[in-house]
Amino acid sequence: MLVTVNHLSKKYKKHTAVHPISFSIGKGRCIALLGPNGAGKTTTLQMLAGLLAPTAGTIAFAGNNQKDHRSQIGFLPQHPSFFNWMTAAEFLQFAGELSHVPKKQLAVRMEETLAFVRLEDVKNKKIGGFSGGMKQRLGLAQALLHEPELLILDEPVSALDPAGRRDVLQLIEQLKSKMTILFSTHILHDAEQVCEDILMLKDGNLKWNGTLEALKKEHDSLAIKLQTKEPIEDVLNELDFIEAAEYIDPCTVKIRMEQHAHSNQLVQTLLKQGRTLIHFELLQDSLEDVYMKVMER
Ligand SMILES: Nc1ncnc2c1ncn2[C@@H]1O[C@H](COP(=O)(O)OP(=O)(O)OP(=O)(O)O)[C@@H](O)[C@H]1O
Repeated sequence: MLVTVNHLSKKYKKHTAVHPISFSIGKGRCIALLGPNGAGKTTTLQMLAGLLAPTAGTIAFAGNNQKDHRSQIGFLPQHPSFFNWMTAAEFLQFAGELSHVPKKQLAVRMEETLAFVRLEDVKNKKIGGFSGGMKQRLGLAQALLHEPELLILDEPVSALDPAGRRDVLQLIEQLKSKMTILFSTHILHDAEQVCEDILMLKDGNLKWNGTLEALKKEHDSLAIKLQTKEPIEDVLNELDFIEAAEYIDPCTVKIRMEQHAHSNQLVQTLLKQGRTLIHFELLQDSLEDVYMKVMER
């Protein structure tokens, strides 16, 4: 494990934003932090990044006995602020000095990072003239400059247009083989595309901590979609393992069952009753379906 979080909590005066939560982050994993507005995502990420002191609990980095682990982390805040009068290169120089990148390495790291985020051609242009997408890529460059082990991104794509969002997601995808990545998002489709692990917060409590695959398996709804040539309601009404049937038309239906094993029995019964099967489909829950179930639980 790269990071082990134990009973971490945060109180802002009387309000508890994060109740004691415990989880670990595996080295090389890509993790999405999900949860509704006010769930405590930013607070948790800021504590992990060493920018906010926890009220209680510990954050331990593998192989680091020191309390300050900020050098191992790159952080892109939800609303990064830039000095608009600086050029991209000047900003990175400033960020590199702040994060103690050795002088000799800084020039090389700046070139590499600017090339990676595709800003090398505009490195001497003032940030004030940059688009939202360019600013976000510059923010990412700032977070990557000191080659962190853990990259933390707080809603990295939420303010971007579709092209900017695709750009940043592609960069995250490329970084996955090089470092551990934790990012918060409200866009479940992005989490599903990019991440293998999911953390879910609600009201400051951890509702899920595990792989995306296990999350989907645990909340599998055992649903199928059927289409027959003849109406089938009369047949389905006789089958007691069917939990719910939602008719699209008399011959097309979405069915929820107790167990997948029952689908064979269902098909056999339909054929025996002289119905002609046109379409049979196992319906897979999307992360959005599963998210709603976990949050409503
Ligand atoms: N500095 C602060 N002082 C007091 N309360 C705060 C402070 N920062 C956050 N909170 C409260 O703590 C709770 C968690 O906030 P947080 O920003 O961590 O949630 P979030 O999950 O990141 O939300 P969002 O998705 O809207 O960004 C909220 O109820 C918020 O109002």
